[in-house]
Amino acid sequence: MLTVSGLKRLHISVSFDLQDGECVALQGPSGVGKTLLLRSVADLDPNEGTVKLDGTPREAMPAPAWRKQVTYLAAEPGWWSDTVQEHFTSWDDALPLVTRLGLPEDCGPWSIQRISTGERQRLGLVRALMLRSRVLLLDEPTSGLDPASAAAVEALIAERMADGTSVLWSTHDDAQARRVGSRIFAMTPDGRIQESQP
Ligand SMILES: Nc1ncnc2c1ncn2[C@@H]1O[C@H](COP(=O)(O)OP(=O)(O)OP(=O)(O)O)[C@@H](O)[C@H]1O
Repeated sequence: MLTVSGLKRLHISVSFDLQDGECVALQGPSGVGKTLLLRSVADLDPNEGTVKLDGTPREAMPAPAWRKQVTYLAAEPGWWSDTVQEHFTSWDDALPLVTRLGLPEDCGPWSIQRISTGERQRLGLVRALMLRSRVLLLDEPTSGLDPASAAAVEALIAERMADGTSVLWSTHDDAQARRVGSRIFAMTPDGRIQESQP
C-alpha cells in the first residue's frame, strides 16, 4: 500500500492511501496541480511530507530505487537516443507490449524523430511498464490516442492492477475516470483533493 501523508508542494497539500491493485483517477482543471502531485509522489521535485510504500518511507532508499517502484509516466515522455529500441534495456522483452499496444513489430530501428505523438506516448508507457513498478503514476497516458489505442492501454493497465500494481491516473476524460477509477480524486484550486465514487 502507498501511504501519502501531508504531502506539500507549492500550493498542494494532500494525504491519501492507495491500496494494492487499486486505481484512483485524478481529475481537475488544467493547471490545478495534477502533474505537481504525481511528480512529488515519485520524488522528482522538492516536496514535504511522508510517503511510504508498505510502511517503508521513501527516505529509506536511494531516489532512483524509489522511482523504479513508484514510477511517474509523463504526458510527453522524454527521449535521449536516436532510435526507438535504444530506449529499452531489452527490446526483445518489450516487443510483446509494443505490439499489444498496436505498434508495428519492426518499429525498433525507427528514428525517434519520425514517430508520432501517440506512438511516443505508447512507447513511453511500455518503457514504464518494463520496470514492473509497484505504483504507476500516469499523467494523461491516453491524451494523444485514438479510442482503440486508449482501450488497449486501459486493458493493459487493468491486467497490471490484477497483479497488484496500484495506479494514480490523471485524466481530463470523465468517462475514462469512471471506467478506470474505483475512486476519483478531484483537485481543487487550493491544492486539495476531494474524493468521490465513480
Ligand atoms: N516548478 C514550478 N514552480 C512554480 N510553479 C509551477 C512549477 N511547476 C508547475 N507550476 C505551476 O503549477 C500549476 C500546476 O501545474 P500542473 O502541471 O501540475 O497542472 P496540471 O493540473 O497537471 O495541468 P494540465 O491538466 O494542464 O496538465 C501551474 O500553474 C504551473 O504553472
